[in-house]
Amino acid sequence: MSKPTGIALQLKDVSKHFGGISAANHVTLSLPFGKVTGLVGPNGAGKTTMFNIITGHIRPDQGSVTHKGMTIRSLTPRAIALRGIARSFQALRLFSHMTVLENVLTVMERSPWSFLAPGSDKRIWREGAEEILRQVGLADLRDELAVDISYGEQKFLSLGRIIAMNANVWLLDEPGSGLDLSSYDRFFSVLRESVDAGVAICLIEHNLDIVRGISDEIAFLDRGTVLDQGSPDRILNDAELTAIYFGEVA
Ligand SMILES: Nc1ncnc2c1ncn2[C@@H]1O[C@H](COP(=O)(O)OP(=O)(O)OP(=O)(O)O)[C@@H](O)[C@H]1O
Repeated sequence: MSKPTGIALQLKDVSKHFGGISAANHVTLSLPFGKVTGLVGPNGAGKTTMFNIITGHIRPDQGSVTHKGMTIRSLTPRAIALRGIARSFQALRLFSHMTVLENVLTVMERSPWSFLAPGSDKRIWREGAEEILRQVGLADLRDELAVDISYGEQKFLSLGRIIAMNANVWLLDEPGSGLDLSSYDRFFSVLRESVDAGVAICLIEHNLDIVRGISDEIAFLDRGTVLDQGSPDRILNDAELTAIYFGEVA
């Protein structure tokens, strides 16, 4: 399969109000294929709302949302997921009493691509799932119950489940939280492999060291507005933005 290039997702002039609160305020944002875009901003800035708008769980009041150039704004969440837009949550949502291998297999069996494997022959999915477990370093734990592995290993399993979705856009909510330092590098190098293969990743991250380390671009949000989008060095060295981030300005 050829590597996707260009813009994966584009939001243009998107607004969403909840009563008097402006959760998205004329947001224009693009997520390129083959890049990690970090969404950074103080609590309540509108990061989760942005994810919900992209996945179709919240309908914007105005603006356009396009995926690979096609408008998705009025599609259902299921139809959006079927286009290859996957989301992970802070809560890992694993099947705790299934094995590590089964946790990945169930995702593959439900994926939009499951029709590629004949129902009677699960060997193809199984081989695919085992390959993913090797990729995330869990091959030796394949027969353990998810509940019995460490939290760090569960994070890698959660990552394996995202890989199994075979999505082209990944929306990740604090993917590295709770990982010890030695696991970060491995976790992010697995993410990088997928990005290098062309996936567009957008992640919400509160730890600025993590976001600096993993992101190619950062979009800084405050009160529903994208105040700036650019390189991690430029955004995170901007005194005004960091003051907003740490609540040092009104
Ligand atoms: N369903 C909703 N109903 C009412 N207000 C909402 C709703 N969803 C979000 N909001 C409000 O919209 C604003 C943006 O919220 P959002 O959760 O998107 O921010 P966030 O940047 O993800 O915050 P955090 O970092 O704390 O998770 C907040 O003021 C929030 O209270």
